[in-house]
This record gives sequence, C-alpha cells and structure tokens, in this order.
Amino acid sequence: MELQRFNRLSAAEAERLLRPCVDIDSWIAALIAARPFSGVDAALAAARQAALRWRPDDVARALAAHPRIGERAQGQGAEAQFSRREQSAVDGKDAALQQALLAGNRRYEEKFERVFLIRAAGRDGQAILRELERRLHNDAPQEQRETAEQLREITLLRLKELLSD
Ligand SMILES: NC(=O)NC1=NC(=O)NC1=O
Repeated sequence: MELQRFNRLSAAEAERLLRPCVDIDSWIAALIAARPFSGVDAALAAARQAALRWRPDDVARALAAHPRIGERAQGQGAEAQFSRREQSAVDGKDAALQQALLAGNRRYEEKFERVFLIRAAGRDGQAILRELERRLHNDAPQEQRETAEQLREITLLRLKELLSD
C-alpha cells in the first residue's frame, strides 16, 4: 500500500491492516497515533521504537498467531499468507529436515513452554534447524530476549511489505 494512503486511512482500517504484522494492541495503537509518516523509513523507525517497548506478555500473546516452523500455516488470512511466504525456503519435501524440526520444536516447547519463533524469511531449513539447536541451550532470560528480537524482525519485515505493496 502506498504510504500516503496508509497515512489517510481511518484508525479502524489501519488497525485491520496492522494486526497481521503483530497481534500487540499497544504497538498497533502507537503506529496509528504516530501518523502521518513522512516516508516508509520513518514509519519503520517508529515501528521499531514501539517494538522495543514490548513486555514479555505482549510477546507471549503475539506468539499464538505464529504457526510452528515447518508447519504450513493454514487458511487464507493475512497472517497465514505472510507465514507461508516467510517459510517458503523451508523445504517441505525434505522428510529428514521436517522430522528434525518437529523434534526440535517439541524439545523447545517442553523447555520454554511456548512456540519456537524465528524470522524465517531469508533462512533455509538447515539454517533454521541450526538456530533451533543453538537456542535450545539458552537460559530463559536470554531466550526471552532472542524471541522478542525475532518477533521484531518478523513484524518489521511484514510492515515493510505492507507499505511497499
Ligand atoms: N514459529 C515461527 O517462527 N513462525 C514464523 N516465523 C516467521 O518468520 N513467520 C512465521 O510464521
């Protein structure tokens, strides 16, 4: 969407477009309030600043909108379409990789009690698996920090796509 059009949207319409970027009300409200943006870079800078204020419970709630890595997001909603595109480099036909991702996700969820979140865009399945193995050794505070940063990366990539379409 062209930035000037985004600047002029009603708050309700802007919220509907921003929700698939990340399901965090305070972030969506902050972005709507910060309009009009002078350019896409200004919008992304405001988005990153607002994302640095996320609390752990914001991140926990937003994770519910993210399918497991390796599982094809179902449905036609904007979130599912974003997820499928982001995970497109994960080779669904590589059975060994799928099995390893499934096992790694399970171990991660047992240890951290939430889904493993990684910015999948730009990463193939093996790179994701290596990150999953590495992060499994993090302690809880470090993993909370890494999860929030990955959610910020995904969110900003989705916003950039939204404002560049
Ligand atoms: N569990 C996940 O990491 N999910 C995802 N990563 C992405 O980049 N998009 C997703 O849906």
